[in-house]
Amino acid sequence: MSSDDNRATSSASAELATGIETDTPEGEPLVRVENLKKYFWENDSLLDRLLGDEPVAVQAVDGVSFEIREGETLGLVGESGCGKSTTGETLLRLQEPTDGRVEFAGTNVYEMEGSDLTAFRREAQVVFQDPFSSLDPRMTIGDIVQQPLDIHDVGADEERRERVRNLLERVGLSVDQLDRYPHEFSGGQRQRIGIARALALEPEFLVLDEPTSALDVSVQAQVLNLLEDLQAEFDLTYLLISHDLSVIRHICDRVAVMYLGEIVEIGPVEELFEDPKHPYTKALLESVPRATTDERERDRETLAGDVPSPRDPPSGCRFRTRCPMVIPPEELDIDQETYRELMTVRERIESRDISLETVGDDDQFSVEDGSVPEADIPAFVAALKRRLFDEPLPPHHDEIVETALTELAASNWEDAAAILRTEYESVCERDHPGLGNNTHSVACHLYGTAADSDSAVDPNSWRG
Ligand SMILES: Nc1ncnc2c1ncn2[C@@H]1O[C@H](COP(=O)(O)OP(=O)(O)OP(=O)(O)O)[C@@H](O)[C@H]1O
Repeated sequence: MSSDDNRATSSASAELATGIETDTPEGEPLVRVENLKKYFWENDSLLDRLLGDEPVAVQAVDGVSFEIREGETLGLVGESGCGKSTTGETLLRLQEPTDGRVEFAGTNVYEMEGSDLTAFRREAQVVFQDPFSSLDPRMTIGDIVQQPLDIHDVGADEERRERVRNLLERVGLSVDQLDRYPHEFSGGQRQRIGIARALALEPEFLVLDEPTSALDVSVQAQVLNLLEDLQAEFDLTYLLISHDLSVIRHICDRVAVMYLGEIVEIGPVEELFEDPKHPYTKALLESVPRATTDERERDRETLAGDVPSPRDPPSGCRFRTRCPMVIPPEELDIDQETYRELMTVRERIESRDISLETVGDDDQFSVEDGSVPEADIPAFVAALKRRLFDEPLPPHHDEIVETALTELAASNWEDAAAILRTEYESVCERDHPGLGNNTHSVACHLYGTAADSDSAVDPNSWRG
């Protein structure tokens, strides 16, 4: 686009000024999110209540706090289902929060009413992942981009059309295409239409929810570059939601890493990529697809296990059920890998996720009424141990595990779990680690409490 065109867009913008000035108090962030929570309730219908089913909370977002300064891009990254989109939608007030506070230019978003709320709806816009489903297939792209101006009654008819033409050109589309329909465009072009629509009201702040995930790799970089150019030109502030670390690194100033509804690490993007602290961040960075088979093996190890359900998240640190660095009790002499294995076995016993009937070869052991006959117990315990542990355990731990598995042979699941819990309980399951508010903060017991950013435990001191 030529500089003349740029000027044309800017002057059209000036003519159509919406009259809203976000007057962010000096030194204040544009967006401040404090302890934001969003729970979805299941089993909450009248029928469920009549049937006596208890409502269950899906804790999609569970106490996230962060700030975004004017002109900055904050990335929100994490595996699918960790609460990224819900965070974005709730802070835009597209969803009602369960708890917490969001300030936009110093004003509480959830207390806005009337003209304040209308102004916020203009200033804060969203670009969604799937440009096809977010564009009405029956509307021409001219009408789609103009729709926000019509809804907010901004400018006269011809002024609106002029602004639409300028916007389409600015995002790299031709004015000749104004009367075409979304299906006539490629994925990348459709995303450009979505961006033009989001910019129609001259917003200050955009939530970009996976803006390039649905696009071919070759087109992704073009759309990201466009977003960067637009940010510089229109002084935009971005919250960029993505599960793709390369997208985050390309465009963000800072990044917040989410796991199961919480932020576990936040910091400047280069620092976080070069010196990740949280074991989850490290695992995410290491699980980027690799070329060689050896390295692929390593990937599988780094992020093993399923993400627990947000309906019943683990106590303490939510990542501890998958964490390769879960912290053993201080006095315990054990290497890290063995401790991880023991914790996983205990978790499987706690959730009764071991099939006793299939222990041994070809129905070797009969499990009657849930119990193994007395005479078979030693062989049963030995077979179960072989199944659960890769390597023989050191003698002291072997003894403890045998006692626990002997309880299992009699179907005493709770006693078996209690034996292992007494011996192996970790600070990671007892205490919830806080995030703190340093420039680079991490919510992990390896790095001490939130107030004390110095490492309280040397991560290498007990690694095997
Ligand atoms: N309307 C809803 N009702 C019930 N649960 C929901 C609802 N919306 C989201 N969830 C749940 O909340 C959790 C967080 O979802 P969310 O879409 O915010 O995650 P995400 O990190 O954006 O994932 P993705 O990248 O797959 O979109 C998930 O477990 C999801 O199933």
